[in-house]
Amino acid sequence: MSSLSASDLTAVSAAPQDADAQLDDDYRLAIRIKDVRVDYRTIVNPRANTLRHTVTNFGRKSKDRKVRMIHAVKGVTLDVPHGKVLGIIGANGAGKSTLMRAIAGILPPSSGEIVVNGRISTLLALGVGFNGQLSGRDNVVLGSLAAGLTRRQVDERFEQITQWAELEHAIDLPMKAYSSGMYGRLAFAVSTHLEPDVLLIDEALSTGDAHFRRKSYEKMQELVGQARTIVIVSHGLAAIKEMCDDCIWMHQGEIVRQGKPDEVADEYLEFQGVPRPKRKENAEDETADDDVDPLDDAMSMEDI
Ligand SMILES: Nc1ncnc2c1ncn2[C@@H]1O[C@H](COP(=O)(O)OP(=O)(O)OP(=O)(O)O)[C@@H](O)[C@H]1O
Repeated sequence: MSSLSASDLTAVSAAPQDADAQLDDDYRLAIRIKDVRVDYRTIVNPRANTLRHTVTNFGRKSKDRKVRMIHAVKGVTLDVPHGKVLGIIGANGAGKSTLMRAIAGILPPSSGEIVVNGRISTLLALGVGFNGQLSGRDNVVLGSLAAGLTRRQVDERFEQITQWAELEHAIDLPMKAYSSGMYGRLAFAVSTHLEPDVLLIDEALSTGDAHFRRKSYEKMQELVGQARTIVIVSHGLAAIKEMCDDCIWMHQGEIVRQGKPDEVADEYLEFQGVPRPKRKENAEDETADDDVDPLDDAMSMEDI
């Protein structure tokens, strides 16, 4: 991967707007993010990073403790109109998941403002919100009620959710007995069957076996067809290109590019030192871009 200096990439920023324009936008937009910063406060103690030190100093407060602020998201401004599918790409540690957690309301921004218009459903980390001690059944019911569904709606959707996840046989087991793939399947099924206005998905397409990855991808396309607003974080660039209307590339907490998924993803690949995939002009070439399976991990940055 090439190293990046501030002059190589400039953060994308939004123009200021007046109060009327803001009201229009509030109506038109599903998500409005205005100059959002998210900082993590961590305690660093270089000498304490050994087992010996931890054991011998157990219960004592170390004098070497230092507070370090990690600026994970640095002044991001972004609008997502209703019915659009936004992809977020970027290297490990770029701030993608942090931004998603802030949009979901799990992590309050250190400064700035986030407004989400509509019912939000999240599929962020596997099983966030699930309780391992409870059965799959109880988790589906509680998760759906917590998301704002009525008891009647939950009853109506319960069968669909368990059937989609193909977990009827395991639905009464405590979820701590589930494999990570089963966990992911149920999490995906719940979040996508809640009929959210805004769906946030962080790397969910990479969970499960090949059958479920395909099924998840098709479910997402169904939601895209229903004009739901979706934000997807993924290292699978082919899926981003296939599904998204718009794409942002985050780097070190900032948005450095925003635009058509094809163009932003190719530029990102090039920056990472990976050759651009061949484009359609080369239609006779079997390796042309359009022939790439959107679920093919060959396009995943995890492999780079
Ligand atoms: N709980 C935390 N406490 C302290 N720092 C954190 C925490 N979570 C993330 N960070 C830091 O915030 C920065 C952004 O992390 P984040 O997980 O948002 O990146 P990401 O783009 O989602 O990365 P990846 O592609 O690896 O998932 C990183 O420097 C990371 O070390």
